[in-house]
Amino acid sequence: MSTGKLFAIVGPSGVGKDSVLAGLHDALPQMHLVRRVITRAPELGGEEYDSVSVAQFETLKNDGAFAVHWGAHGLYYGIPVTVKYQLGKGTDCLANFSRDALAEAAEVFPRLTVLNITASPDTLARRLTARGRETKAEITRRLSQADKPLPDGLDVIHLPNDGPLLETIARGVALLQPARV
Ligand SMILES: Nc1ncnc2c1ncn2[C@@H]1O[C@H](COP(=O)(O)OP(=O)(O)O)[C@@H](O)[C@H]1O
Ligand SMILES: O=P(O)(O)OC[C@H]1O[C@H](OP(=O)(O)OP(=O)(O)O)[C@H](O)[C@@H]1O
Repeated sequence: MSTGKLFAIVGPSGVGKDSVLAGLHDALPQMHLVRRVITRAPELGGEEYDSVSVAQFETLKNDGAFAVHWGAHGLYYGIPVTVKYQLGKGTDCLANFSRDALAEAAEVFPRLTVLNITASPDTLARRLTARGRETKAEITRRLSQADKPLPDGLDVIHLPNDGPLLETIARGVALLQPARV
C-alpha cells in the first residue's frame, strides 16, 4: 500500500478554507480531516480544534506532539504528529495550513499537494466581517496579509471561491479525485 497524500489547504483569511474543508470532507469522508491544536479560546467556530494554553502548546511541542507547527495572528497552531500514522496506513488527509509553513511541510511529508483557495479582496473583507470571529482591527491586520506567495516547486491546485460554496466544493472534489491517485 502506498503512503497517503496530505492536502494542505491554504489561502488568505476569510477565503473559505474551513468551509471548503468541511464540504470536501462531507463529500470524501474516507479522507482524514486533521484536527489542529490552537492556542485560541475554545469553540470560536469555523473548525473543530483542540484549544490549549501557550504553556500547554510549548509542552506538546517539546514532547514532539506536532508534525509541523507555526505561529500566526498572535496564535500558535500545531498539526498533530498522528497525521503521520494516517498517511502511513495509506489514508489521504486534509489540513488547514499556513502558507508560511509549506516549505517545512514539503520536507516532513513525502506526498504533499497544496490546495490554494482564492477570492477577491472585496470578497475577503465582506466574509471576515460577516464571520464576526475577529475584531475590526484584527480583520484589518488579516486583510493586510492576504497576498502571500507560495514557495516554488510545490504541487499546487488552485480553487477560486468567489461564487457559491457548493459550486466550489463540487469543483474541489473533481480536482481532488485525480490528484489522490
Ligand atoms: N463561497 C462562499 N460564499 C459565501 N460565503 C462563504 C463562502 N465560503 C465561505 N463563506 C463564509 O465566509 C466566512 C469565512 O469563511 P471561512 O471558511 O471561515 O474562511 P477561512 O477559514 O479561510 O478564514 C464564513 O462566514 C463562511 O461561512
Ligand atoms: O500564513 P498564512 O497562510 O497567512 O496562514 C496563517 C494562519 O491563518 C489561518 O489560520 P486561521 O484558520 O486561524 O485563520 P483564518 O480562518 O482567518 O484564515 C491558517 O490556517 C494559518 O494558521
